[in-house]
Amino acid sequence: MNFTHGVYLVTEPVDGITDIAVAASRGGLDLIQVRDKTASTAQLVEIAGMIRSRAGVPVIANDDLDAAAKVDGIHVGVTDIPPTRAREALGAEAIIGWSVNDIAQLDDVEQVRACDYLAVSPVWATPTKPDHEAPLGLEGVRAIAGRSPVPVVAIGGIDLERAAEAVAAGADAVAAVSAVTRASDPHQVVRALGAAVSRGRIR
Ligand SMILES: Cc1ncc(COP(=O)(O)OP(=O)(O)O)c(N)n1
Ligand SMILES: Cc1ncsc1CCOP(=O)(O)O
Ligand SMILES: [Mg+2]
Repeated sequence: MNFTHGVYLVTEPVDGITDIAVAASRGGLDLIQVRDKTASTAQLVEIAGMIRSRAGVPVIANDDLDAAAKVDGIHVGVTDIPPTRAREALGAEAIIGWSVNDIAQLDDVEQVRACDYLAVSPVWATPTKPDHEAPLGLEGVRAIAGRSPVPVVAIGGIDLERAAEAVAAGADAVAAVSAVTRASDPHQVVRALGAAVSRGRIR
């Protein structure tokens, strides 16, 4: 996965999410993940397909392998199907991301090698995912980025200042939900996140 802009949008099921994601993409996104824990496979495919056709950015599905097969890939966590199985099912071209809640996961080299990126999940606590694991903080970003053979994404509580901090600590990109989906101007927020990522890269 090539994180040129360093900004990745994870959606949530709010009104107008397709328009929000499309507007956000105009600000410079590398990747969009459609995440809706209440949606059926058919609904996920419909939302992801609409966003994909209008945004011009790769779109992956959260957790659902059947939905993922219809788009550009999947993001899975430790309680989901393993990345190796996703790779077998989706093929070499699919984008596969894996949540890291504990640095010991990097010992599982086979799983890590099946991934296009690892997500430090979460870096900071966030109400957007009430069941998240203990936050790993910037120390976690440093440790995981220091060992990962694939790009590292920081997720959880990302705002403009934290985006720069996470990248300065070694993340290749930041993933945000609420900072973008609840913004009055998603396009501007994504631009500002991209600028923050650039600042973080030269720190
Ligand atoms: C980019 C990114 N990072 C982490 C997560 C969390 O995945 P997971 O731990 O599987 O939790 P759910 O999203 O399934 O609730 C993510 N979705 N995306
Ligand atoms: C899906 C997910 N996985 C780890 S934290 C998180 C939610 C991040 O949401 P926000 O960007 O609003 O803090
Ligand atoms: Mg999951």
